[in-house]
Amino acid sequence: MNIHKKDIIIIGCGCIGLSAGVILLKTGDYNVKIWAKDLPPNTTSNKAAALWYPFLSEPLDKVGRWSQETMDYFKKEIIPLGVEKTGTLTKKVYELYRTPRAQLPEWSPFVPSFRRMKKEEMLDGYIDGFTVEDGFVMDTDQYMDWLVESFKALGGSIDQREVVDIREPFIYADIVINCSGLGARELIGDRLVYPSRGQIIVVDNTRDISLMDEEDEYQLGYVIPRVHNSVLGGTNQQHNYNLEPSKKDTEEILDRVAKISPQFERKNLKILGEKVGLRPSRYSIRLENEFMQDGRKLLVHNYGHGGSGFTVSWGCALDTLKLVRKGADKLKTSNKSDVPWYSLLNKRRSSSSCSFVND
Ligand SMILES: Cc1cc2nc3c(=O)[nH]c(=O)nc-3n(C[C@H](O)[C@H](O)[C@H](O)COP(=O)(O)OP(=O)(O)OC[C@H]3O[C@@H](n4cnc5c(N)ncnc54)[C@H](O)[C@@H]3O)c2cc1C
Ligand SMILES: CSCCC(=O)C(=O)O
Repeated sequence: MNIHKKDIIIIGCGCIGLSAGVILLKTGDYNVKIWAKDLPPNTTSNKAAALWYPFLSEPLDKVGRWSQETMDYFKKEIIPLGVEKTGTLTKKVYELYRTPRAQLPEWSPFVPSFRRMKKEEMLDGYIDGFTVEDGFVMDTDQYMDWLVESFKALGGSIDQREVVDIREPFIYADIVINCSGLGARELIGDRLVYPSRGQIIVVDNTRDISLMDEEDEYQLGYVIPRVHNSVLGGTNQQHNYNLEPSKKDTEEILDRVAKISPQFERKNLKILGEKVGLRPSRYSIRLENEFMQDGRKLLVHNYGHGGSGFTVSWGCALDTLKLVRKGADKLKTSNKSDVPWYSLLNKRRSSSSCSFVND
């Protein structure tokens, strides 16, 4: 531990916490520890498809910028390392519609390669669609393992521990980054974050393009070919905490992807497994500073990424670094004569109420 560097504790070891940790460590200015209840492969992040595509997350203008910054980061820092290392493949992404789409997605101006699909690119039964020529897809477990390796190689350390009281990490660091995903609901009492249950089916590899039919944002049909297999999806069931795969959902997903193209009919697929994850949904991704303990401690919130955690991860990590720098400069130094506030922790635990400030 280098005493000239500021200590930072990140709560959360999903794609958001790990990406933020890597960016902070790359500056050389911080000692960074991750504290997390669940580690890969037992995080929501590990249940993702995972495709670069802004989905079920707001606000769309910021999601657009974060998605483009993430795409740039993947192109410069991850794709060149090779698919064997990171499990990441560039992938053309198609979103298909059976009805005409007047509106382009609000995030599209941020993505130069975004365009409407040409007639000749359409699949039977579809009349409109969009494509992103230079998207990418990750074999999620392999990518998460690479993220952990990268974080540790930069000097980061990971403690598997649950944080019950948000004031606890401040005993050890003046700066804490809250990347707790859906856990923010309990950790800081943010009832605005809620689960959107997603179920996917992992099958033997299929055709080499990502196809999505999101005509209905709750009953999704998508096929995402990856390095070692493909993912079929999906569901978007709000406030549903069930982590067990549902046979009914599997059947309905198979029916939906079969409608995209006959090549995805069940008889042509070999099912390898099913996964369920609870997207940390929120009306708006929360990425902001909160000063605690009379301005002596900085809590940076980075959670609520819904269906786009991987798609915005590096853009949000870069903004986290900006927030840390801005917030750290404003921190009041602890006055030696102060009673160490955490000595009150046990006395006050019963009445502990971390104020949650609505955005
Ligand atoms: C089926 C499915 C498919 C998806 N596909 C895609 C996709 O193709 N592309 C895309 O961009 N996104 C996709 N997503 C969304 C993406 O998975 C999420 O947005 C992302 O995983 C959120 O990352 P996170 O790090 O915030 O959360 P998580 O991965 O849930 O990590 C949260 C971490 O915080 C820890 N934690 C929480 N509370 C506490 C506490 N009190 N104390 C200590 N630790 C705590 C947890 O243990 C965990 O380590 C998909 C999601 C699902 C469910
Ligand atoms: C439809 S975009 C890829 C899948 C996804 O992001 C999700 O299911 O959350």
